[in-house]
Amino acid sequence: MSSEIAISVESVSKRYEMYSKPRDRLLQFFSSGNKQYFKEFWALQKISFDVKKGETLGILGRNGSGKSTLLQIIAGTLTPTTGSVRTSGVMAALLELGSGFNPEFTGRENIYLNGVILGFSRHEMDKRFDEIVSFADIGDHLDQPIKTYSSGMTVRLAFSVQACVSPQVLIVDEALSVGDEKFQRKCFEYIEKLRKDGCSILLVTHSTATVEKFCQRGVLLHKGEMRGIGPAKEIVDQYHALLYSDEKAYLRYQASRDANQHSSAMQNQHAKEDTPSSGLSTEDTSGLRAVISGWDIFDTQGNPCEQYQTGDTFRVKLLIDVLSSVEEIQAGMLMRTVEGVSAFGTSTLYHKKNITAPQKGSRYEVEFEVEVSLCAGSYFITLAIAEAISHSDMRYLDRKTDVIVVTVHQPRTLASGIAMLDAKITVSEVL
Ligand SMILES: Nc1ncnc2c1ncn2[C@@H]1O[C@H](COP(=O)(O)OP(=O)(O)OP(=O)(O)O)[C@@H](O)[C@H]1O
Repeated sequence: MSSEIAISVESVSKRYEMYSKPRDRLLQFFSSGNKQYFKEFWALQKISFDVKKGETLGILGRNGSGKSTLLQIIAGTLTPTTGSVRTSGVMAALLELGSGFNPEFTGRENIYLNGVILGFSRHEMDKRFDEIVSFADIGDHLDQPIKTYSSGMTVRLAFSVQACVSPQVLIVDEALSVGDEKFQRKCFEYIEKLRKDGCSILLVTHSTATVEKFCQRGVLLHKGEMRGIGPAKEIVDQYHALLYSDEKAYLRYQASRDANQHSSAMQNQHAKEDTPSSGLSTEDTSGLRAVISGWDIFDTQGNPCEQYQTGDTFRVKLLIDVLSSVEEIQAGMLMRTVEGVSAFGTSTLYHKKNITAPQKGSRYEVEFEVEVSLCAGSYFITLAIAEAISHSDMRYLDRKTDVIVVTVHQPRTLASGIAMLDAKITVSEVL
C-alpha cells in the first residue's frame, strides 16, 4: 500500500445467509455442505476505493444500502466474505451506539477498557484521561455503570475516548446524530482539528449538509454496490437523485451523468452553481434544457428573510430559464432538517401548476408560499426542476441543493420534533 494511503478497500463483498426458519440453520450446520438451506444475500458487492492520508470521505446511501456493514468491515469488527481491507496507523471507530462499551462497567472503567482495545497502556491512558473526561462532560455519571447512561451520554463518552487518543484513522457511523446540537458542534470542531492534524476520516451519515461541509470526496452505495465516488458535492447530487426520484429515473439520471462526465457542459453547470445569481444566457450552449437561474426567500412584506417564527409565512421564489424546448416543467421545493430528514416537500405537479409547453428563451418565476408549521430548528431548502415524462415519472433538469437555510424560532416551546401540529391537552383528575 502506498505511503499516501490510509485505508485501502479491495474488492470487498459480504454475503449473509438468510434462513426462513431457525430449524434450517441447524439443518445447514449438520448438512456438511451437501444441501443449501439458506438464501444468499449480498450486503456488499466488490467495493473498492482508497482513502488518502488526511482525507475525509463521506459514505451516503439509502437505508440498508450497506454503509454500516462496510464500516464494520473496515473497523475489523466484521469479516468480509471476499476481498480485503488494509489500514495504516492507530484506528478509532465510533460504530453503533456504545458498541465498544461493557454496560456493566462504569464510564471510568470503560475508558481504560477502550484504551486497551485501541492498543494503549494504562499509563498512556492516564495521560489522556483528564482530556477525555473534560470533553465528555458527563459529570458524576463517570462512576456509574454505562447501562444507566442516556444515549446522549453514551455517545459523548464514546466520542471522547475515540477522538482523544489522537487516531490516524477515525471511522464515524452516524453516531453523532444522537448527541445534542451543542455537543455535535463540539465533535465536528474536534473532527476538523483531527483532520488538520492529518487524520483520515470515514463518515457515514444521512446528512448531505455534513458531507458537503466536511468531506472532500464521497461514496454512494446502493443495494450493496458502489454507484459513485467523487467530489462530495457530485455524490450528494447523485444521492438526492436517488432519494427523490424513482429508481428508473435515477438510473437514467446516472446514465446521462456518465455520458456527460467529461464534457464541458457539466463543468459549465457547476461553475454556474457556484455563482447562482450571475444570470444565465438564454442561449442553449451547455446542453442544458432549462435551469434554475435565481432564487430567494421573502417574508410576507416582501423583504428577504431567513428567520421565522412558527406560524409565520414565507415565500420562496425561483427563476427558471428555458434554454430549449421542453414539454412540461415541474418545479419543486424540499425542506430538510440538519440531519437530512425530509420535513416538507411540494411541487407544481401536486398543485396542478406545471409549466406546459414553455418556449425556448422564456423565463418563468415560481413562488411557493408556505406557512411555517415547524418546530424550532434550522431547515435546508433544495430547489429542483424536472421534465414531466408521464404522470409518475420525471427527468431532472436542474437542482440546487440546500441553497436556502431557514431558521425557525419558537419563543415559548410548544412542541418538539419537526412538525408543529395543533395539539390540545386536557388534564382532569380521575375520581
Ligand atoms: N446479520 C445480518 N444478516 C442478514 N442480513 C443483514 C445482517 N446485517 C445486515 N444485513 C442486511 O444487509 C443490508 C445492509 O445493511 P447495513 O446495516 O449495512 O445498511 P445501512 O446502509 O447501514 O443501513 P441504515 O442506513 O439503515 O443504517 C441490509 O439489507 C440489512 O438488512
